[in-house]
Amino acid sequence: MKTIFAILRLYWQHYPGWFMAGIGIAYVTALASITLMATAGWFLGATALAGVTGAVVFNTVYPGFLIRTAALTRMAGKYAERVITHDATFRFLARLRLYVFDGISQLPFRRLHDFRSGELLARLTADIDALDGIYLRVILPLSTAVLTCLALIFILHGFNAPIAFAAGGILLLALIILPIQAGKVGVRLGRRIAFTSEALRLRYIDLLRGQMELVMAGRIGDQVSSITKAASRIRDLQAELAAHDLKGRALITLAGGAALVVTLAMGALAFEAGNLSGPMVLLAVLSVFAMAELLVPIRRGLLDIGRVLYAGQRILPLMAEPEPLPEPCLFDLGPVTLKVDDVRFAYSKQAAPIINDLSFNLQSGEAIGIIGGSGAGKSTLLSLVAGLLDPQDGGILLRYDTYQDGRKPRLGLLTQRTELFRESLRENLILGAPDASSDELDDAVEKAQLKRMIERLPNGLEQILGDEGLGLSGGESRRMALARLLLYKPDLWLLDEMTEGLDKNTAQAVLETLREATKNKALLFVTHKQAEAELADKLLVFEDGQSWHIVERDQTDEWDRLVDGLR
Ligand SMILES: Nc1ncnc2c1ncn2[C@@H]1O[C@H](COP(=O)(O)OP(=O)(O)OP(=O)(O)O)[C@@H](O)[C@H]1O
Repeated sequence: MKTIFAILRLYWQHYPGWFMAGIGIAYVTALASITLMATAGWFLGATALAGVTGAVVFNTVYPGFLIRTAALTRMAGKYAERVITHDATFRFLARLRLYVFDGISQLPFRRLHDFRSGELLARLTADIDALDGIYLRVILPLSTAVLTCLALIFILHGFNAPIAFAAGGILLLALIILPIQAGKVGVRLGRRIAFTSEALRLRYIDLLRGQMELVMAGRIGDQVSSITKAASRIRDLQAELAAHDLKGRALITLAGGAALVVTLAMGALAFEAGNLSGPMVLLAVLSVFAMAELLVPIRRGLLDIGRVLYAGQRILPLMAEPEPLPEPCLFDLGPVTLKVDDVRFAYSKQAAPIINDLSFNLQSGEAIGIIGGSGAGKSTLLSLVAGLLDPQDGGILLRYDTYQDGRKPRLGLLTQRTELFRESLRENLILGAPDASSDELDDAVEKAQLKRMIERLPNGLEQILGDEGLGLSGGESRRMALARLLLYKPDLWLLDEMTEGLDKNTAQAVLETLREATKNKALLFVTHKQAEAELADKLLVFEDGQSWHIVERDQTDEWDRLVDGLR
């Protein structure tokens, strides 16, 4: 219930007018349907009776007018209701999508990594789409039916109170029992269907992504059978839902039928007693019949409620008011660009720390190379400095840049994995420097050793890349990232194995470029290579067991021993 209210509150906050207008128009349309049916019934009965009794004077003007007005109102109302409610709902969903996207983009980097591939996309697409059901398929038909039923009781009460209360009571009772029954089933089954559909989607993604590995390991059959299992579970659940749907239909038919029988029986008695004319009995019967029709759409919407709730529960936490971002922690550190102060970090509370009591300073114009065994925590340290991870203890301080109006020093991070977008090479390159001139762009391309590769492409810099940079080799992708950094001009360079995957000559040229570009800047880099270590003024050595020490260039023996140990 909390989820439903939270979503409705959001809807109401943004489109209160449309929200009420939709219900108002649906209500008027429902009343017009009942009026049309009831008046037509009364009119047919009354004209037949006039024919039988040979009445000479019979007023056809008012009933005719009422029938035409009701028919036109019903037609126009149905159209307006669809347009207004759907338009407002789609606008609401579009806005919701932005909020959810905002929420996702504010999530800490570590939380983002907890989501499996495709999960966030499902939140933004299928989950949000499912929310249209709450207003369109539950609130709208339910509130219209309740309001119309009350109006019917009120109007029938004017002609014959016992019929109004008996027939109206049965219909109102159905309006209470039906949502409870269908809602209960809907929540249970809808949730399971949504949950299993999610599992199916993720298994499909794994199958497509890991197709080659699964084939090589001879496990593709297992993956396919787990997909088939999930698909047949969904089919079973849907069959169960359809069976409940039938039960619901039976309940509605029963309630409508009971209300009709009661109206007919009580109408006949009232007719016998001379309290109600024949045409009025017909009017009562047909208006109850038309009212019973309004119960039908409620059932379907409520059976869907589980899916809607599941979707709502998954996206509402993502829209929680983002915590205000902390003010950038900038300090007057004198010539020091980066101060790492007694930092301790572990990936989880239970895990042993990867980085323990680490302290060092990095000055502008200085380069520190981080070396150590695989898994020692080198890349983790770069992520901590870049602000992608938070230390559990200690601090990472950045200097105000006194030359640049007290702004935060620009951080440039080159990770082992390059993010490239399905855009042109140019768009990918100017990501961090949208105002770069074409001379600057050419210069960066040349310095990153990309010129020859780009000249070979039919569209040069305008060549569109495939998903995730498809169309470039691993080494070319990394050089694209490097060119991007050259254009961005960071004050603090954070590089993770900068020449990995490059041939010797290209690696040498890239190192020269980096030496030049980082000359008066601060450089912190992870390396396993002797050639890269040449850039360093100091080495930060990560040893097993989370200990570390710093070696200066003038500690020649130790320095040579360490560098010789590299590739
Ligand atoms: N997101 C994560 N969650 C949990 N543990 C992680 C995560 N990322 C890395 N680790 C673990 O932290 C340790 C340090 O990883 P890190 O990538 O920093 O090592 P590294 O020194 O850069 O290794 P390499 O030289 O192989 O790149 C490893 O044991 C790794 O398994």
